[in-house]
Amino acid sequence: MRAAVLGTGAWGTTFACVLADAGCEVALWGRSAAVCEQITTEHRNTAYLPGIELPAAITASTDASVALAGADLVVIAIPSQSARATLERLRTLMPAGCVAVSLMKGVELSTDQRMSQVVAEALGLPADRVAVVSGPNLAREIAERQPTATVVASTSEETAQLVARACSSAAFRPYTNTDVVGVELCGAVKNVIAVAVGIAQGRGLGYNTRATIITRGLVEITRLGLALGADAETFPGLAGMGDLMATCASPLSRNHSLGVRIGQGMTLDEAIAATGGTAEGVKSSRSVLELAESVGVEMPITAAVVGVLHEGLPVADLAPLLLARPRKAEGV
Ligand SMILES: NC(=O)c1ccc[n+]([C@@H]2O[C@H](COP(=O)([O-])OP(=O)(O)OC[C@H]3O[C@@H](n4cnc5c(N)ncnc54)[C@H](O)[C@@H]3O)[C@@H](O)[C@H]2O)c1
Ligand SMILES: O=P(O)(O)OC[C@H](O)CO
Repeated sequence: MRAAVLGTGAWGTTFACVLADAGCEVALWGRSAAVCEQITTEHRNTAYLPGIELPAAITASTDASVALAGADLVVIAIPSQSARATLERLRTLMPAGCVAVSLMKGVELSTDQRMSQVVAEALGLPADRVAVVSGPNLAREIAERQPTATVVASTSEETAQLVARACSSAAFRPYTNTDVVGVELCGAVKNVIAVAVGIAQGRGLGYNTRATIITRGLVEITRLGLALGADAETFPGLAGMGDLMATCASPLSRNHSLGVRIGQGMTLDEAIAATGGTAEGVKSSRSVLELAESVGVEMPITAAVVGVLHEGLPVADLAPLLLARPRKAEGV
């Protein structure tokens, strides 16, 4: 199978390794000529994955027509908010019959759409030719070939199976799911919850507080997902609880690290600059909250993150605000 991966950042490059390990022929497309040159000739991407040796067969080009030629799979690993414009530009280069695979974990700001919806619209593909990959998948650990599982979701079981076969290797185990709504919402909202956990950690709060935010965060994710038609079984799974645990605990997570910096007193701009890479939760916090409001779902942790990141709510007010909410029974 031939795969084109759009995006030479941390996850695009790592997923290219996953696909190559699984036996695919892989070509990356990226914006930086220097990064593409280094991937192709030195088999490294020092800007995003320092110290990792990439499979020699992986090539990269700034010319999308080169990467996309003959691709069976078109894998998309760029920031969510750039996806639509980028894909619309590349639409005419898409090989006939290809399956598009979104690795992105965000919700579009202007439309509140999930990434598979954006991909399908921008490329003019039916939903059953689009898949998403989401799970506890910190790029660096996967690039080191640490054992990891993930979820490949598509409305078509056949498409999910195809993509799962293409990325299955000794160190990477995909499970399939047809609940695209649930899997994508889990991936996008866990980033927002990880920012909240990071803020608490940055303020010196301990494990009780963090466990409280993670657990109630999963309740928020579940509540939104169920309101939007997701399957309840998705939320305790790899894309839900699994990814929430990895992202909220790991210093490798950009969303978590950004939250820590905000909790320690940095401004949002300072935290973005110090963290580097794509922290999707910053922008998606807003679109997730809008999506929740559109279906009448309460998401107090997400609202508090929006307050701190975008509306000038002092971090010191975050905990008192959440704790002052009316008492209620536990549950979704
Ligand atoms: N890094 C991870 O561990 C990880 C794991 C799972 C999912 N994801 C998701 O994958 C997506 C990409 O994340 P990443 O870690 O690779 O980010 P990154 O910041 O490491 O890399 C982003 C890449 O996209 C490129 N890019 C930025 N704007 C672009 C544009 N307008 N057009 C084309 N290319 C553009 C950048 O040059 C860079 O190569 C995000 O949605 C993220 O949530 C990341
Ligand atoms: O670095 P983050 O915060 O974007 O998290 C990376 C992955 O989504 C973890 O599964």
